[in-house]
Amino acid sequence: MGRKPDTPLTRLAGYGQSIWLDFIRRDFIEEGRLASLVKEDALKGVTSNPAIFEQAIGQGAEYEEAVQELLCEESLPAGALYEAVAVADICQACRVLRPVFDETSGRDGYVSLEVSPYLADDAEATLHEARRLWQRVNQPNVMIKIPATEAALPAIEQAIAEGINVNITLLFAQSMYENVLEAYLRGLEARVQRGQSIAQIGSVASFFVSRIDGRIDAMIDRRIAARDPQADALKRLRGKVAIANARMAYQHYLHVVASPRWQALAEKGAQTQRLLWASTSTKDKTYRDVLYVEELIGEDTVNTVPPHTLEAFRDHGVPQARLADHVEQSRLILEDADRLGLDLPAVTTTLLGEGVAAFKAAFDGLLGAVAARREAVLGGRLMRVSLALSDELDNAVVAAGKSWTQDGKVRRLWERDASVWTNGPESKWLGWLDVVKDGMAHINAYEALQREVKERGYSDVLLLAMGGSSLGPEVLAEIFGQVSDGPKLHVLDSTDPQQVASFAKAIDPTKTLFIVSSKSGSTLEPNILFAYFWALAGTALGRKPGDRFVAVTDPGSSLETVAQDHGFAHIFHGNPEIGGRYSVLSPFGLTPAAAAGYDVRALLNCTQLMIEACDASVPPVTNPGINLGLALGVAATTFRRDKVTFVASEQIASLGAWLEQLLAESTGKSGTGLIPIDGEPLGRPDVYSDDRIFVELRLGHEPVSPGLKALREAGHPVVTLHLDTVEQIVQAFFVFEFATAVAGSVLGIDPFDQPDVEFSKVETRKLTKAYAETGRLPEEAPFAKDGNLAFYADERNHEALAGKDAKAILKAHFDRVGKNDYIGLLAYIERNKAHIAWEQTVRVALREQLHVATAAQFGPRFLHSTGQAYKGGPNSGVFLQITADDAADLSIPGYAYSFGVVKAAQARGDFDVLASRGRRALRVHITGPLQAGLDRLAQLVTEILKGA
Ligand SMILES: O=P(O)(O)OC[C@H]1O[C@](O)(CO)[C@@H](O)[C@@H]1O
Ligand SMILES: O=C[C@H](O)[C@H](O)COP(=O)(O)O
Repeated sequence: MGRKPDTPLTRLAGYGQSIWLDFIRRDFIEEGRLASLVKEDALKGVTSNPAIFEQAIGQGAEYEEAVQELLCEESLPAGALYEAVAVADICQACRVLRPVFDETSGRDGYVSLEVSPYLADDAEATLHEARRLWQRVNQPNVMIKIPATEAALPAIEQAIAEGINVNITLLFAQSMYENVLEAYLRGLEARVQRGQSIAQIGSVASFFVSRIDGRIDAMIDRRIAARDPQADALKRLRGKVAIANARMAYQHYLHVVASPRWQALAEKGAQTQRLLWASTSTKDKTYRDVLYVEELIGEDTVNTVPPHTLEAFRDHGVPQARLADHVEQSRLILEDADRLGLDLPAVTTTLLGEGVAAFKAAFDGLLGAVAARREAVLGGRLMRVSLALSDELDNAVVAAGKSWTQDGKVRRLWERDASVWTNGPESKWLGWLDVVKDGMAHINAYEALQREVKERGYSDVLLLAMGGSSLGPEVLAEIFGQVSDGPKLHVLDSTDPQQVASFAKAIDPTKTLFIVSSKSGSTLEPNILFAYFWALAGTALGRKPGDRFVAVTDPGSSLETVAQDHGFAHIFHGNPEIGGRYSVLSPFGLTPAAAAGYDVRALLNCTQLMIEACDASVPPVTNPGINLGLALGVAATTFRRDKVTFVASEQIASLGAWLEQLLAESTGKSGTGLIPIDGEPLGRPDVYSDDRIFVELRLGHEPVSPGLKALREAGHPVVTLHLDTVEQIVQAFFVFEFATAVAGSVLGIDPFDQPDVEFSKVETRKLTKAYAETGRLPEEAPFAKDGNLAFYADERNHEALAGKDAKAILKAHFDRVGKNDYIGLLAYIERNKAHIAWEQTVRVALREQLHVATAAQFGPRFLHSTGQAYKGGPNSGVFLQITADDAADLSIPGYAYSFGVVKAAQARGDFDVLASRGRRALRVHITGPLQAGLDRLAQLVTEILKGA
């Protein structure tokens, strides 16, 4: 390698010590500065750690370009991007150091890359990561750095046994060093036993120095300041303990390498595991800046130093073999420290814990920096989430993020670890984390369906489904509309006879593709809707219409059998590990999307960017899904702001209905939960109580409403989802699914079940069965009647509502609304423009006067959406159920009951469950013309609110 200049640095080799550099950065390698240190200063190795990469990647402009280049090739999450750039740097450095490695026959010339500090307590994961990095770098002179925790010892031993070069880092205690050296020996011995070579294995034990003085000196200073009677003796130990500790570790090394056990290994070509002095830059500026180099020079050791210490030593270091000297003195120093109550074992334990924590924090900073660079490169291709919270809420969210980091919860969530939630069946319901991979695996089927729809010239696609199987496709239909030359996508999720009839009228049954969609296959509504439209299409076509029907259902469901028996054109299978409300990006959303002519491939690619933004590698502060979920969860639990109120740009406002189900059905249980409030027009700050958190769904750059600014100023938390394009709706789907899972964890519930929904279904079944048997629904009597309004309630609610006329009853009901309650209007009537407008008028009037949140729903649709929270969530809802005589009923071919009967049974069934859960509920039934009844009801509400 040529002759080196004679400097203190180059002279170190003469004392048997190799100097390594504790630094890496791309420009430093590319500009030849590393090579020049090798050439001029006899530099023999490089170490890196998460803090070093954090500084490099966080600050070096060259990394922005690197990230950009990588993202041009493929879409990657922050962790993968970091690893790609880090591995590239390590490989480059390995190439620069390779001549040293060859010249020293593998004694020097190493470059170290550290495993994720998050794995420090998990031997299996550490080993897996060590193997992975070893294979990925694939250079003989790379060393994989593993922190010296108790848990990692088996991983160290096994990695050595597998022939991986290992740098054991974060060593502070001699006892741990002894264990590490033992692990090294055992690893080598295992190889010998298997007849494998041990000559090519390099390993160092990174013993940390200055951090020990930092801690001990601070203890000394505190005691001196407190006029400790031992002040003089303590003072003498300042700056001495760390070096004494290192020197004693070296004695252990000498002892072991002199042992017959080692000699046996050495004869087989083993290299000693050298002590590498780490943490050797001086932290106390009153000390000599080369203190921890000069005092630890000795045979067969390494010292890794940052650039400024390297330069200082080159400039004025005084090399001399001092490591093996003063053994007795070192022993005495340690004895004195012990006698004076400076508890070194406790200090080293603390330092190990802090060291791991600091590397975790650095790793977080590093990944956060990469995530930010990724976001900058992606620019408008990635939807953004921003939070405008009060300081208090913000601090609580940040604290929750820290505890998620601490507990590795983001990683555990991705690992599908049920302990993130209730240790229940949650891990079986996380298939939605893989939706893009799954979707892409079936992309040909979606594209074939799309071609078929086009070729057959369908004018309409009618989806028959409920809840998770209908709400997502409805959002897509509303947002993307009808593509040119494509069919119109209709979504029918009602049993209201008028509504069914309206849909039947809106399509041409001879030119319609029908999609029957139900995960379970056993949901009543899609089944009866299928029966109805099968007959309709059959009549219109004059034959069996199987070729016009497609089923989407989970494998093995009863719907699958029906579809097979009826000769459906296609059956698309759902993933049983994805619950209904998390299924929009699975076949339940993608099949209707494909049929409607939407670009499924582009939608999946767009989703992937958000999946990666929420990746396990992205720390909470930069992870949109975690941030959003923690904000919602913490706002609800700690600040009782559980009314999640959506305010949306018009073009994407339909997302609210999907969000309602996701949030309510996922979290509204066990008496807790988030209560979604969708479609409530924005009001002045004074109409809101302090139970709200606003979620702005913003398309483009302008805020949805100036009113939001006033709300923010009034102290209400506002979370904004910024979408640059409507296509990013798919990113909103995913980020909200992820956030809901996170909020569920904060709430301490299982966000994937819907325990209370079933009860209404059971009650409904009882009623329809009774109808089938007797030809009528069981008798029920109103507790009051006033003109065209009749009132029903269970005994408890009836008692609370004793009144002689409609106005008195309604007044008594609304009088029960207290602060931070919400009102739910649950109307079992056709969901059309006029009726939506009616509900809007009434809810706004109630909100303006009573200052409570309002939900405006249509049955039976909401039963598969917010119904879970109304029954199982907090008992803060006051419900007005509205039913009416049907102007005309529709029979269902093959069933003993009609749509009207089903709807009535559903309303009664749900009311019974609401009542049994102690909810404040009242049913008002409109007889005669519906509009007249609605008008009267609205008039009465207005009068009550005016106090007239
Ligand atoms: O797709 P399926 O099984 O018909 O279910 C529809 C909806 O019914 C529920 O199971 C309960 O209402 C929802 O969770 C689900 O989205
Ligand atoms: O491997 C090297 C260590 O990570 C490094 O020397 C730590 O040094 P510090 O204590 O100065 O952070």
